[in-house]
Amino acid sequence: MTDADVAIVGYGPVGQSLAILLGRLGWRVVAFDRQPELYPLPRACHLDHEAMRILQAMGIADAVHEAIVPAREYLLLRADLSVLSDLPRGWRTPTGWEASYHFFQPDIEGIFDRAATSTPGVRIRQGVEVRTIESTAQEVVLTVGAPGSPGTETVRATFAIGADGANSFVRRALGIGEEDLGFEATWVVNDVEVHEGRSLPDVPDTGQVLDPAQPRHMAWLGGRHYRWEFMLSPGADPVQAAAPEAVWPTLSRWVDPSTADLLRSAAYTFRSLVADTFRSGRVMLAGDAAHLMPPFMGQGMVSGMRDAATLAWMLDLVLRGSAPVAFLDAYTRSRRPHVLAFIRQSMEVGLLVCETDPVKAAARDRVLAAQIETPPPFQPAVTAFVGDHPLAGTIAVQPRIANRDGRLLDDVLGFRFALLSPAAIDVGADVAAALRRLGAATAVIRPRGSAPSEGDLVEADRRFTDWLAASGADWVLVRPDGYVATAGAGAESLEESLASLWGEIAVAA
Ligand SMILES: O=C(O)/C=C/c1cccc(O)c1
Repeated sequence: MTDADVAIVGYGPVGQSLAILLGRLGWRVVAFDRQPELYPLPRACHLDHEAMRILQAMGIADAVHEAIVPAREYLLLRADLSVLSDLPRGWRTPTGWEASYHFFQPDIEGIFDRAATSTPGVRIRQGVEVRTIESTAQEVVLTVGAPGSPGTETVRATFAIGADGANSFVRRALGIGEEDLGFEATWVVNDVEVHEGRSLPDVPDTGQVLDPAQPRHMAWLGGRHYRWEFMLSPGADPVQAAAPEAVWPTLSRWVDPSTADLLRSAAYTFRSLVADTFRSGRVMLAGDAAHLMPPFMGQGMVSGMRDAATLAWMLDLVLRGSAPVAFLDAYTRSRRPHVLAFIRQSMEVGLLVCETDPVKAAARDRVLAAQIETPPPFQPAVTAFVGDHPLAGTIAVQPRIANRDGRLLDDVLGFRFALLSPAAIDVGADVAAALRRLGAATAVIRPRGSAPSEGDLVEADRRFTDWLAASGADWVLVRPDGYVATAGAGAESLEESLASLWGEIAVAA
């Protein structure tokens, strides 16, 4: 008997998300972090609509929603702060949430922590470092102890996750290498709280100042919290540049020490790295331990939360005995190309923003100013454990369900596979068995105004119905993480598609 089904190394937002998801699925989780308390300072500041869907699965979407603000503008600005162009943030998302939100991290980390500590089966061990980790054929053996003390304890878990940040001990202990995609820029990040009663500065939700003399960033994080960042020239001393006496003059247009507190100033080198594999034996990497990207699309923490959601359902299948351990290779295959797409896109935006050559910057500005339409939202598809239907790997539409108090579909069905169709499908014994093995829910979803049979769901509008019809499908199988596994028309195609997905699992064995 192991001490835990899953040991998680690192208790930041990604480790917390995974602990909550696995605990809610009924698994025994232990999470270690060498810090005795939650990190008190803000780092991430952006969540997107997919992260909100994952928060639904964690049972904290409403609580987090209370603590965050929609971030509908992402402006690319000239040095004089006039608008050059913008990125899409106000679009209608498939999940039913706003495309983007900003937050002050300490406001939401407490919500994550309370959810983790109150989930049955989840144990949090802060102030405990992991010193060794070994993956054997049967289990993972970790030795842990309090930092600075010689005492050690052995912990055995069926699986372990390294969610221990960019300098991951777990990644290094497993000997997993990283690919460097070559982005490197050092910026000073400043978090500011405006004094109560003071007027709030005029700052866009997100503003990137494309000034070749010094690229800058500013954002409203909600309430009285703001972030200003500026890029350092090569050779500049990051310690001096992050000292308050150097930072305040850069903020003087908006705030000064009589109107605001500087909560944190720190120099960071933004980089672009991806681990060669996200799995070694029974250990998987998640979050910054597996990938790092420049922050310009606000996708760092969101990508880590996607890792947690994918890992949660894949580990659940394996722990339940429905898939072999080797199926966890699908985790790397599902997450690595997807996060690489975000790293590359973040680098592309970063290269636009960080241009310091005035001639190239002027050419860039001409192109941006001539752009008539906002580019489409960047939503890459996942490409592993999905079928070959055009919808496969894309984000499934999540309707509100009128005859379930207007709740979002995932809240009605739970964090599980779901076979959805606009009319009942007559499934044979093989399909029924495959759906049972997946732990799938089945639901008939009818458009607003139709008369439901008993048990049918009625959507609040026609979004789901129209989405499915537009692709010629009459059923869709949605993964617990919200991506379409596969879709098709007719009971026969359902049988073939499920057989092919199970084939992928069988090949793993
Ligand atoms: O996506 C956002 O809203 C924020 C992005 C961003 C850009 C530059 C620097 C950051 O720390 C965040």
